[in-house]
Amino acid sequence: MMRSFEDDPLTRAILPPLNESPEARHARERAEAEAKNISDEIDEQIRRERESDRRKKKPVKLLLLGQSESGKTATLKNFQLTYGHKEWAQERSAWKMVIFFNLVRNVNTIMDILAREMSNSAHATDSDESSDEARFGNSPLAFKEKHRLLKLRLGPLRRIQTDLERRLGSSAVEPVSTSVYTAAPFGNSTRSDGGTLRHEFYINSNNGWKSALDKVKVTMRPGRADIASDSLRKIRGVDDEISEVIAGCRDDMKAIWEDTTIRKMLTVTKTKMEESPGFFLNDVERIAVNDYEPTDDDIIRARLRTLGVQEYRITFDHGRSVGQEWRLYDVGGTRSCRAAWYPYFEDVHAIIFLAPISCFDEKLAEDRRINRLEDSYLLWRSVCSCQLLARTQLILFLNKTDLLEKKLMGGVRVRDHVPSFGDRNNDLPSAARYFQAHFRDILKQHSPIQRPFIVHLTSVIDTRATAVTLAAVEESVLRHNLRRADLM
Ligand SMILES: Nc1nc2c(ncn2[C@@H]2O[C@H](COP(=O)(O)OP(=O)(O)OP(=O)(O)O)[C@@H](O)[C@H]2O)c(=O)[nH]1
Ligand SMILES: [Mg+2]
Repeated sequence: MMRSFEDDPLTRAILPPLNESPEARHARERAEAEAKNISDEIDEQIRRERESDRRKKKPVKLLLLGQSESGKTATLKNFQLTYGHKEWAQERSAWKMVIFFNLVRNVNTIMDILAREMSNSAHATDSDESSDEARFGNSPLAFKEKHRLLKLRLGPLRRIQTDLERRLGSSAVEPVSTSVYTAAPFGNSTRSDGGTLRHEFYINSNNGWKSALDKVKVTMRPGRADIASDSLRKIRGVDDEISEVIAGCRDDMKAIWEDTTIRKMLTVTKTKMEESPGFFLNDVERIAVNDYEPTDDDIIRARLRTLGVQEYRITFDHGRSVGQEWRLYDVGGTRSCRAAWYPYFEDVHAIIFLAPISCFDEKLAEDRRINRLEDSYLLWRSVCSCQLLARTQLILFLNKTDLLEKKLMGGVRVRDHVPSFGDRNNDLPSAARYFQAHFRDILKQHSPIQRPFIVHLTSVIDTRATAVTLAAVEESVLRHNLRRADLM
């Protein structure tokens, strides 16, 4: 049997009374319209709040790519310094051990060369004096007793380097060689069942600079109950000893860096200490003291290589995305690390690609046959042509412009290494323009669909200038994703 609407008690309750007067009807309709307006307004408010919550919660995902030593981690540190200052300050003291490690490694590199050259020169003097003259031209390296003594007195730094390597783990060791012979070994990383590889396979939390730093941080925090106090005491004892030995070697470290014979030796052996990552010999006086506290610049310049992929979360403390979380993925850049990048391409909003353009005359550390600029071009081409990234915003940092300028001013000629550079002026603006045009051509030719060429000339160790660049990056990432109606 069919039931009429009037049978429903609820419907009956809200039906207008049968004997309603025209005035009463009018008043009721007005009240109903008003109630509907209020209800619509509430709905709209809820929608807006939900939308804003969604916007707040949805993190911006940014991937940092580029070859090893291109400045990815240094860029990440700039993000942290600029937008997540609280955490940055908390990590400050943990960086001390990394900076000590970098400094000690600088000194030991010189000591290795000194030992070799002293033995060569002694040998040459014994057997054939003229070959020694020929080798060092008109300025033979005149090693004296003081060099032997310096070598002896700085001997303890070898053990300190070993202790620090143990403390920091595999990130402290730079790569020797690789069995990967392509620039971008990530083109076909799909599983045999057709699915893509998951992130979890690749987040390797037991290595990389972040974990190395965490390890140091944990043992530095006062009153850690979860570490057996004996082992904590032991670790802190080692740290104190490291600081003492380094402070004790302060004058001798200064002496070797200021010694003219040693400087000459470095020139003759073509050792460019100042260009090596984590160079701190100009700051010995300030750093090699017991109560040393790293400055912002020291931390940016400190070097620990990245292994695997490290996720870093920063809730922006100011700027357009204040309160919003940004997830930055910092990857290891050596060729053997690159296969691990691919799974991160899937849902990333933007990529900052770092190409160190000062490296036009250098070879990859992991494969001495490959020119570093050439490797950056190949890698950039693979990123531009990757189908999965067709709609991802690409932001190019032509980095290490400070080193490029120094190199060119020092007389290194671009055309000797890049013949197509031709007769252009051998200065920073011309070289940067030339390299930039090449990167632009690659993007235009190899992108599956048209995309803008966004480029910044950077020196990411300059924290002030980089803060300005990062504000531009923030703006363009948000604008791009607004268009994609993805983040906003
Ligand atoms: N002078 C100069 N040094 C830079 C610049 N950018 C980075 N560096 C230094 O170069 C070294 C290597 O930089 P990282 O940021 O560790 O390089 P990365 O790309 O993370 O390298 P991997 O972790 O091995 O992939 C560090 O000591 C940085 O401080 C720059 O623009 N100018
Ligand atoms: Mg790194």
